[in-house]
Formats: sequence, C-alpha cells, structure tokens
Amino acid sequence: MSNITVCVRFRPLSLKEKRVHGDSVCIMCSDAESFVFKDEKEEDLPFCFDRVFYQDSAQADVYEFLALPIVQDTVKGLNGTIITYGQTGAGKTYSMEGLGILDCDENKKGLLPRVVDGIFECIKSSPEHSNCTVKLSMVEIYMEKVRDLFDLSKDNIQIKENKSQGIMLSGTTEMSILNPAEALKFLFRGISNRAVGETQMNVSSSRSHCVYMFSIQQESALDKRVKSGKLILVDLAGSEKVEKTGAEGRVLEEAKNINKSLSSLGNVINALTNGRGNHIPYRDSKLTRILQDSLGGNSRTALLCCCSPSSSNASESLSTLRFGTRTKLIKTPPRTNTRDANEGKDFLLQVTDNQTEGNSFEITSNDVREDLQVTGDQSLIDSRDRILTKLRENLNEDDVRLLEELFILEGIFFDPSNMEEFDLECDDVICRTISALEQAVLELRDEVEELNRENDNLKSELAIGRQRSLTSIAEAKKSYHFAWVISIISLLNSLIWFLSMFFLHKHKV
Ligand SMILES: Nc1ncnc2c1ncn2[C@@H]1O[C@H](COP(=O)(O)OP(=O)(O)OP(=O)(O)O)[C@@H](O)[C@H]1O
Repeated sequence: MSNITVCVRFRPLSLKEKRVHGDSVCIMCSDAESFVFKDEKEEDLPFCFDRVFYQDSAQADVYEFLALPIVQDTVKGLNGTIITYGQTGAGKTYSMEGLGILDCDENKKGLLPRVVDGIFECIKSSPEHSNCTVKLSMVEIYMEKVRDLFDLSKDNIQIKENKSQGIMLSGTTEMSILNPAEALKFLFRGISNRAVGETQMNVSSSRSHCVYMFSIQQESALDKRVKSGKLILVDLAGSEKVEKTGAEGRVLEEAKNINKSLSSLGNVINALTNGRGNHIPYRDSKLTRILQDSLGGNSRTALLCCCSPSSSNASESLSTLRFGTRTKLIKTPPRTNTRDANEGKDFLLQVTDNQTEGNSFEITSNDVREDLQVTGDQSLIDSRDRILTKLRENLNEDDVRLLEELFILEGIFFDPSNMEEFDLECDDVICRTISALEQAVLELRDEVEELNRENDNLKSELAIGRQRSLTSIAEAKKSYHFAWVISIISLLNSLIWFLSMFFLHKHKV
C-alpha cells in the first residue's frame, strides 16, 4: 500500500500582496517537511507533509521529488497522476507549465516540459524502447463540460468506464508524439485553447480544470506482452471566495462551477478517508469522475498544494493545507498494466473508436448481475423491480421518468450493447442513475448480508433445536422402556400373588 504523495509549495509574495499588505507572511519554516502556520486568529498550527517547497524553491526540485518517480513508474506500466491544487493565483499553472510552455529559461521550466523530457529519457534507457508509442490528449473541464483542447468541436466529451482500462474519455483526439520538441508543440496548441480570464487575484487565471493525458505503451520483444501506463497531469482551476474577489457575470458563473467541482473533490476525499467503506460520490462531478482511478484505484498519485505565503490569504491557504492533510490519508495500491500484445491492440482501437462507447457500462451491469445472482427470467424481473424501487428513492422524478423512457419500459436491463441508442445529452441522467444504482447495489448487498446473517442464526438455532429434540426422543425412549420393565415386573408380581392365593386356597392353608 502506498500513500498519495502530498507536497506543499509556497510561491514568493506577489507585488500586489507586498504593496497592499506588506511583507507579513503566515508561515514559519521548520524543516523540509514541516512548518508552523499562523492562522487569522494568530494561532500557531503545525503542519507536516512529504515535502514543503518554500518561496525560493527551484522548479527542478519540485519535479525531481514529486514527478520523476511517477514518470519512471509510468514507463514501467503503472498509472500515475500529478495534481496541482490551490487558491486562484497560488502558483498551480506556474508549477505545471513554468512561465510559458515554450519558455526557454531552463530554471523556470515547469513540471510538464520536464515530464515530457523524463518520459523520453526513461523510454531510451528501457530495454524494450524500440516498440514504444507515446500519445498525448488534452481536455479541459469548463462549466461542467469536458472539451477536447485539440479539437474544439468536441465540446462535450463523455467519460466512460471500462473494466480493464478504467476511466476513459471517449473519442478524445490523441496525438502521437515522437520526441519532446513535438510534445511541446502540441502542448502549446492545447494550452492556447484553454479558457483563461482575468480575476482580481490573477491577471491570467485558468477558468477550467486542465487535464493532460500521456499514454505510454511498450511491447516486449521477448514475450510480446504489452505494458501500458497512463500519466495524467491535472492543473485545477483555483478556488476563490467570490465575495472577496468581487466576481460578477460570467466570471461569477465560472467561479461557482469551479467551487462546486472542487467541493465534490473534497467530498470524494472525505468519503475515501472516513474509514466507513461507504459509497464514494465520484459521479457528482466531471472532475471527480475523471480522477476516480487516481484517487481510489489503480494509480500512483502526487498532489501539489500551492499556497500564497501572505497573511492576507491565510484563510484560503489554511483550507488548501487542510485539503492536503486529508488527502494524505488516502491509500492507493498501484498495479502494473500488462496484457497480451493482441489485447493491447484492442485497447488502442477502443480508445479511438466511438462505436465501443457501450463498454463503459459493462462494470455496472455485470456487477449488478453478479451481486444479485440473477439467473432466470423471473428473478431478473424481480431484481430489476427491486432496483427500480431503490432508484426511485435516490433519484428525482424527472430522472426516473426519463430513465423509464430510456430503457426500463423498453425492457432493456442495462445491456451494454443497447447503450448506443441513448441520446448523449442524457449522459448526466445516466451518470446519476448509475451512481444511484451503485448505491442501490450497496444497499441490496447490505440487505443480502443481513439476510445471510439471519439465515446463519436460524440455522444454528435449528441445529440446537434438533439436538434438543434428539436428546428428548432418546430420553422418552428410555422412559418408555423403563415403563415396560416396570409393567412387566408389576404383572409378574400380580401373577405370583395370584398363584400364591390359588395355592393357599387349594390346600386350605
Ligand atoms: N513559485 C513561483 N515563483 C515565481 N512566481 C510564481 C511562482 N508561483 C506563481 N508565480 C507567479 O504568480 C502568478 C500566479 O500564478 P499562477 O498563474 O500559476 O496561479 P494559479 O494558481 O494557476 O492561478 P489560477 O487558479 O487563477 O489559474 C503568476 O504571475 C506566476 O508567474
């Protein structure tokens, strides 16, 4: 079991912060892993993380500690994720890209260009590097829609789930990249298409969550096994207090969407760490759905919490630090993704081929079938009705009506092959439905467990009762034999008495 690596980075005070609030900072450095934070009430709060990067930290140090081990693992076939999180203007994009993705200043290069270099260096030193492909796709989540940054006409990409490959973005444009220079060119193109706007905290503020996905495949020349690693970098949009930033109109709408998806991320992390093993609300937002594998599944993940050191931003920085502390409690065990070469080719087809969209529902429908052990037609109908009842409890009326129109009245029972028929606009409803369905399955599973427990109790009570009855029957048999013996003895006694009387009478004693 490996933890998510959580690091904190404080950027230098900005000119504006210095001008308006002076040099006052809210942190006192203890060492490379810990510091003391002074909150708004001037109370000292100690914090400890995997690594703390202070104001004068170098971009190269952040890359080497946080990203390089993940890059190396991705080339070996593990999935990896690197996320930058923090208040707007806290330094997420600077950490991710540097001053600009094509900026030539070696010291200021961010994680992305270094990751690209790292991927190709690791491939070069790998023994299987001759049969290797690297692909890049880029999407942004803007106002709860996933947009392809390489093809802006694809502005509502669907998030799908496949049993073997996990979460996939169906139909996104994938660029094959042969060297770092080519990768930078594509990154520049995608980044230029991002939604950026001016806020009071940042003149060039990212108004969307940006997701960079590198997929690396290597086919072994020896045994033809394919190793595939997926490396996801996420530059989150910054959280902001709208009352503080004075956002209005479109900027306010954007801020509301950003804050909503970040709060869904917080809810997922709380659910993953509260130790109750309950339902994880991944489907509450596009962001959490895309990060599902990274947070709760098959990925080695690092989180960089970016903060302003200024006392004027203490409350925002404190909330970022608390988010980081909570995330540190998640455990994710990464697995190597290896399969046969032919299987690997199928995967490549699946990612690019829209015809396979239906596969996304495979897990849910199979799980439901397995969970309910549906075998015959009648039990299938019974199970469907029970699930529908549960769904009705968890969905609003409109969703249930649409759901019925979509596939229940048609007699379709979550059959993946029928999924293509659905209007893509209904995807949100389907997502909520599947979420509710998962909840229903969990509840039904609890019910089944409860019934099994009751069944076990009844069985043991029955066994005790049976044992008692057997003992009673044995005792009754004993008493019955005893009664027989006593009766025979009494009969013999009577006979003796009768014969004695007869003898006495006959001889006139
Ligand atoms: N470590 C750093 N060293 C020097 N300058 C930095 C550092 N971090 C951030 N900056 C500067 O601070 C400003 C805001 O940073 P950046 O745009 O990265 O913030 P952000 O967290 O991405 O904000 P938003 O969420 O609004 O996009 C930029 O001008 C950036 O160059």
